[in-house]
Amino acid sequence: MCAQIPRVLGRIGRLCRRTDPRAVRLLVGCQVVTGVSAAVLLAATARAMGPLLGGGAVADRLRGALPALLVVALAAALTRVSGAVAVYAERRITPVLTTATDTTLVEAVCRVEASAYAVDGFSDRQEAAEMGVVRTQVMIGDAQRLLSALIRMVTAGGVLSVLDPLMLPLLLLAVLPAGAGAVLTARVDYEIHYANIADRNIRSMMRWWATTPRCGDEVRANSMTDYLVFWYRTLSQRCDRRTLAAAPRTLRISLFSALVSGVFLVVAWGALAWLAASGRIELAVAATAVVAVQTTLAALSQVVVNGAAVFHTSLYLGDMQAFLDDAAARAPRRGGHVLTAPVEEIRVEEAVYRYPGKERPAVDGVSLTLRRGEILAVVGANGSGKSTLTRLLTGIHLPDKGRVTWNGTDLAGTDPATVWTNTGLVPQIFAQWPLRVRENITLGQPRTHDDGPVWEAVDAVGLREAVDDLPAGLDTLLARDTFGGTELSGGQWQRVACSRALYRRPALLILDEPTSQMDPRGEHRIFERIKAIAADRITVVVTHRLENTRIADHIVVMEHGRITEQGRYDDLVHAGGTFAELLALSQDR
Ligand SMILES: Nc1ncnc2c1ncn2[C@@H]1O[C@H](COP(=O)(O)OP(=O)(O)OP(=O)(O)O)[C@@H](O)[C@H]1O
Repeated sequence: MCAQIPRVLGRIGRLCRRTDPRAVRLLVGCQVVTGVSAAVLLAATARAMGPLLGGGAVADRLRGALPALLVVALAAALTRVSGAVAVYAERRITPVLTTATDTTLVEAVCRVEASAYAVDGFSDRQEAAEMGVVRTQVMIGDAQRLLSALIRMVTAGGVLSVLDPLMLPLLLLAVLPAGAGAVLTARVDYEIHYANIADRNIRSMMRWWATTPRCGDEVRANSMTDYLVFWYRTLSQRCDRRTLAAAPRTLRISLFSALVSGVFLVVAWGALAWLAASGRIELAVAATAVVAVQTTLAALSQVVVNGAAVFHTSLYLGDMQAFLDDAAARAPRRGGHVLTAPVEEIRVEEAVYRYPGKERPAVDGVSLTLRRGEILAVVGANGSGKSTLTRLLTGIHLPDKGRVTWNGTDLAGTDPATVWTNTGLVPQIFAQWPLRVRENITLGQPRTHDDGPVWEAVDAVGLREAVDDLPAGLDTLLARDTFGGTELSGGQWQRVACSRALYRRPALLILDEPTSQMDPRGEHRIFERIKAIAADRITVVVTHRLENTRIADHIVVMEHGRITEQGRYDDLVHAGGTFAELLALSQDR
């Protein structure tokens, strides 16, 4: 711990300096004042002890000690004032630093390659890193208290060793066992925290699923409550068991360190009494030594408490830094080629993609060419790799083998942001943003004050009537779970997701099961719209409703990550292959 603390303090100092250099200077100034006041206070106390413990009338003794006592009062007042100013400086830095750290973490997670989410332990490490952010809120306060206690301890210890060199080692011995005990306890706490991370992760996920109104109907009508509560309780109890199992260890550590430091403290007091009784030190010096001992002890226990807290924080900061380094290593490194519209052609060449930890590739040697103005339909059984193919087309994932090119340029060498300004995606599981209707449509695009294009996108999906019926039209907040706004139906939400993609007027429009929740009128309208705007872009539709593939210029059938059939609707219907079989099954009622 001792070896780590200067490094941690240095790191905290650098973070603070970057955040608010003036507040840091103020903080350092306060520490200097604290140290000087502590030294002056003890020196003046020693000076006051002479007259106070000397002979003569009490009034004379007090008068003799008065100047030194005034200095003592002044030094004590100065210590309090510098303490208050230090708290002010700390409160100026903490919120800014916490926000900066928190934002860095959120941005790091948002910017990693999407494949990182599938890497084992990534979310656990993210959870551990979140603790680093939480600890940032107390970190500066702890560091500041540690430093001021250290300064007071060093000055008091210095004065004490001037009075009698033997006292300092005795004092250190009295408090060091308590320090070691606190560090060992902090280590145990951290071990428990780490052992519980995975369970706590699952537990908070379960908490969300069990309590969100979004799943409330399903949870009740499928009698899931008992099961969810059972597992929630079981996971909590598993965490509790680990915590409780550590309690005897921490008790042993605390008892042992208290016992050892108690013995050393008795020795220290005994030594002081013996030195005074045997006349080896003056009574005034012994009395000052008592004050110095108390000051040093108070400061030392503050050093121990805050040192342990800083050490504890350093472990979480270490996790946070390790996660940020890992996230930085997983950030896209694709070269800086800038993609410009129009996108005339997208080619997939022998692309293979396997999710981390999976044995078989989700996409296995697919080749395709898509040209502007064409509609491609992708069909196939569940898990055949259709959505993964769309992720390769958009550059969300890069193929492990083969390549995907836009206008002849490999996406592996292209700045992904310039690719994604040209894409519009309606994924199977789309987000229902707790925002206003307008922001739900324009999210991801520059802010606009012109509602014309927004209404155009609303009309394109046949949502105008529903939006007009909302209490505040486009301004209606769709966040019933959070802020008590309005709720849309499943199909209406899906229309919002489609209008969001259409509003972007993208060069590549991908719709993955875009109409699965829509009524036939809505579905018809969407596919009419897709046809109407197809000339300007490349359109990809993933669907299980094979009738919808009639609008496509080209259909590919996927099985086990490969394209096993392709052609136009009429060709495939009569080809006697998988497409014809799936179509026949969909009509067999
Ligand atoms: N994020 C992921 N992490 C790990 N494996 C994944 C992930 N997404 C998909 N897979 C796996 O990749 C394979 C292909 O999945 P994909 O979602 O591409 O299929 P799909 O054809 O779109 O299926 P569906 O018709 O059910 O939507 C499946 O075996 C699936 O388990």
